[in-house]
Amino acid sequence: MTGTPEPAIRITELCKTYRSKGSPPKQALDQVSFDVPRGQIFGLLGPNGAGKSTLINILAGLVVKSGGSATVWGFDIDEHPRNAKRSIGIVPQEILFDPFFTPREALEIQAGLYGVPKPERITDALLAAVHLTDKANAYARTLSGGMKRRLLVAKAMVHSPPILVLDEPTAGVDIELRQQLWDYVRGLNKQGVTVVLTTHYLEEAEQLCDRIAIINHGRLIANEPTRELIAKAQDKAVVVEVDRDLDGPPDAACFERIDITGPRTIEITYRKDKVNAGDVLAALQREGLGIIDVSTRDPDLEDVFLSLTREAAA
Ligand SMILES: Nc1ncnc2c1ncn2[C@@H]1O[C@H](COP(=O)(O)OP(=O)(O)OP(=O)(O)O)[C@@H](O)[C@H]1O
Repeated sequence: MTGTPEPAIRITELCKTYRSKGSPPKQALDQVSFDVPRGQIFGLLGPNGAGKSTLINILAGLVVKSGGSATVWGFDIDEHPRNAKRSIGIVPQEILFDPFFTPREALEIQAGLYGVPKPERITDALLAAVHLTDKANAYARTLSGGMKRRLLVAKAMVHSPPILVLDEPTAGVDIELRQQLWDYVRGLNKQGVTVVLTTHYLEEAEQLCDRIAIINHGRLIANEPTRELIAKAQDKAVVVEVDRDLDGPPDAACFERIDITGPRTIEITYRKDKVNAGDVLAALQREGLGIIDVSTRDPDLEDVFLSLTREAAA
């Protein structure tokens, strides 16, 4: 047996309360603990205002935590802040650049800030990887939104960190560019880079992430391999076509929700830990409805996310 390898990121009882004059204190993170295993694509999800950016900004050294601890690639962010910072590349949510620098200059300056010696710089390779070679010498202000985002990803990688963190990297980026960005991120991950991303696109997280943590109102409410998280969803839906027009929803207390989706079709949501599809059909038959066709819909990450955040709010 080999010991568990050190995680890429370890967060222990992390707390953050924002205090500003004239407004009540705002607790953005409340005792959050989780590990990001090495080599994974890890999703950090949560509704607006859940505390995701706060957590990432603490790791980046941009926000000072109120309590708890964090290590990045084994380096404690308080005891070894320089090593912790060198181990992580962060793609921020906001697009901020000096509009007068070209992508090549922006990458060179960033590499300089990290102390990467000139012969070790990978500017051309990064420009090629994010499909910006032909814009290498254009002013940043002339780049499209998608190009600027890709330049931000390249900037985060100038010092070849073992961890790349992307905070909502595809907000406002069209589908084709999103796909390109994800291809690049997947490629980096294949080369061994651990990736952490926050996204509002649950489908994207479902496709990309090995593991997902969900935070809500500053608290961790899930942290599991993506497949296990989705398997936990208890709501399942069955769509039934019946043999006559429906004048109202059938009376069946064992269902979570009944939606009449057409004159002769109903979508019934049930909890698969309480009833099964056979019970649903039997209940309809007891109502005197003949069944013409049946299809089921499997739960996805969105169902899990909604039910977990609903439960946490209750
Ligand atoms: N500088 C600040 N001062 C006071 N409150 C803040 C500050 N920054 C964030 N907050 C509050 O802390 C909470 C968490 O914000 P945070 O930006 O971390 O959430 P988020 O999950 O990243 O949301 P979003 O996806 O909308 O960016 C929110 O209620 C927010 O209003």
